[in-house]
Amino acid sequence: MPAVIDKIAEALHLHKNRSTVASTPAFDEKKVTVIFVLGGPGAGKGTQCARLVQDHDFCHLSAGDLLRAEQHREGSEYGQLIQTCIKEGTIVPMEVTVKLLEKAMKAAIAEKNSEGWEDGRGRFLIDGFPRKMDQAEMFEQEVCKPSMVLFFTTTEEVMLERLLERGKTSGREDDNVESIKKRFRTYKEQTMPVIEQYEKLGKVAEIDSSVTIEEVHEKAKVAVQKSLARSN
Ligand SMILES: Nc1ncnc2c1ncn2[C@@H]1O[C@H](COP(=O)(O)OP(=O)(O)OP(=O)(O)O)[C@@H](O)[C@H]1O
Ligand SMILES: O=c1ccn([C@@H]2O[C@H](COP(=O)(O)O)[C@@H](O)[C@H]2O)c(=O)[nH]1
Repeated sequence: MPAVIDKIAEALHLHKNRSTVASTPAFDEKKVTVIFVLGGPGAGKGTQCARLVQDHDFCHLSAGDLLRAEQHREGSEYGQLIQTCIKEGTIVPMEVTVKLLEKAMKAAIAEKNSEGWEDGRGRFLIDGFPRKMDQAEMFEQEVCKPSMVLFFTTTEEVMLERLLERGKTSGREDDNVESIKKRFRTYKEQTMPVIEQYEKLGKVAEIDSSVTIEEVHEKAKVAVQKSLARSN
């Protein structure tokens, strides 16, 4: 499977040697706060982001939602590639996702300029990203450095149960046992190293998401408040 994806990505000119390209991030971390929201599939990232948006003036951007929108966008050259990756639980080449996120951030900053986000300021919860080291590196180099990582944890049993329940109504092509198992594998092999790396930098707030939505929210709210207070 990775070989197929690599071939498609190559055909789309997605693989570039980034290490030779020095770039300035599009956003100044002093003006733009980025919080990465990570955790296994079904850990409750989206649910908690929706709550946190109500506490603070955040814009919630789900990388998965942006990819699904791009998959269905008429004329998208990446539709087939995204569909395959989502079904197989693999990761879409980083350039596609990073560009979608950067574009969405720029649009949110422009839109909210008249609603309190003055002078290019902004606050983002980036949900389900970065899922792989190369994405984290590219985002930091080209878009913005994150101030913290919210990391939701629970067991695979709980996540499986939640996703199968969600699958009854979500219409998602990957909320089925076969795809979920693949997503768990990708999470352990590719995403955990990203979390470990940010842990070493002291940027991770780990929150047990096995308990009720309200209890998880209370803990997440405190972690976010602490981080915002540090950066103010
Ligand atoms: N603390 C919780 N207790 C019980 N159910 C929860 C809890 N948090 C989330 N759920 C439910 O579990 C399902 C998965 O949650 P959610 O969509 O937030 O997970 P996610 O981490 O964003 O998943 P994915 O990575 O697959 O998008 C949803 O149906 C949600 O309502
Ligand atoms: O950075 C990313 C984020 C997501 N994907 C792909 O999308 C699916 C679904 O993501 P959710 O966060 O569960 O909505 C994920 O399994 C990946 O295939 C990605 O490639 N890169």
